[in-house]
Amino acid sequence: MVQPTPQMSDALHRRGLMFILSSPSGAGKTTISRMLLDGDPALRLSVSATTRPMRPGEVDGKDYHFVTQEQFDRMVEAEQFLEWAHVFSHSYGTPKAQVKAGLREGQDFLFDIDWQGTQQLYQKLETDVVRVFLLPPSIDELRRRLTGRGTDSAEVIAARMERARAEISHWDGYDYVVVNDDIDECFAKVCEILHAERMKRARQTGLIGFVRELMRP
Ligand SMILES: Nc1ncnc2c1ncn2[C@@H]1O[C@H](COP(=O)(O)OP(=O)(O)OP(=O)(O)O)[C@@H](O)[C@H]1O
Ligand SMILES: Nc1nc2c(ncn2[C@@H]2O[C@H](COP(=O)(O)O)[C@@H](O)[C@H]2O)c(=O)[nH]1
Repeated sequence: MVQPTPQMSDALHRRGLMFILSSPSGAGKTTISRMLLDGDPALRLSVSATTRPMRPGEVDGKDYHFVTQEQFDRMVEAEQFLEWAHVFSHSYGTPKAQVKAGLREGQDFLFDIDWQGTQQLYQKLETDVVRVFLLPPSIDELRRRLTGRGTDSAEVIAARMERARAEISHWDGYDYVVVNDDIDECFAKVCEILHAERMKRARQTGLIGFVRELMRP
């Protein structure tokens, strides 16, 4: 069998990136996340641990690792989280193990986390992080989406609406802000951001050597 000739460009590698989607509850980040994951096998969801109850249709280990408060506290104690926060009276955290090794191997991760987690990840791993904030087209539409989803009680919806303005106030801690009005348009914009970020010079390892080779007289 004929072996392919090694190319100089074979030495080019890319470190994985951490693609973060945040928004007020109900603006659509889970929907956009699912579309991204369905269409992009190179992207992997960072599955968070949470103490909140499972919603209908959610799968343990796929949507979240559903844990008790005691289990969560033990994970905090053992420093097993890259970041964690209290959101809507429950605890949520990003397990460290899968992400750190994956990034080194060029694996891209998607994070559906809030602004507190975003700040923590940015402080720790700034150059790997891409921060995208989704906004709803209006507050009334946000309420309609939360109600229409049909997964939360009236009290839970009221609490999430109450927090929406506070969540939105963190919009300027993000690299990109996208309004999720038409879902397909929003998805297309988020895809463009991801594709462009993957090509950033700073993420390419081996590029200096490759360019030097190209420039050799
Ligand atoms: N562009 C859109 N137009 C109409 N409905 C939408 C749009 N985007 C999402 N939705 C719907 O709005 C509801 C809330 O969306 P989703 O669950 O993705 O929000 P979320 O930001 O992940 O909320 P949470 O933070 O509570 O998990 C869902 O029923 C979803 O189908
Ligand atoms: N800081 C973190 N926030 C997280 C994490 N996982 C999810 N979240 C955020 O919590 C709220 C509520 O989520 P829901 O699934 O209960 O509706 C939402 O803003 C998520 O983005 C995490 O690991 N860390």
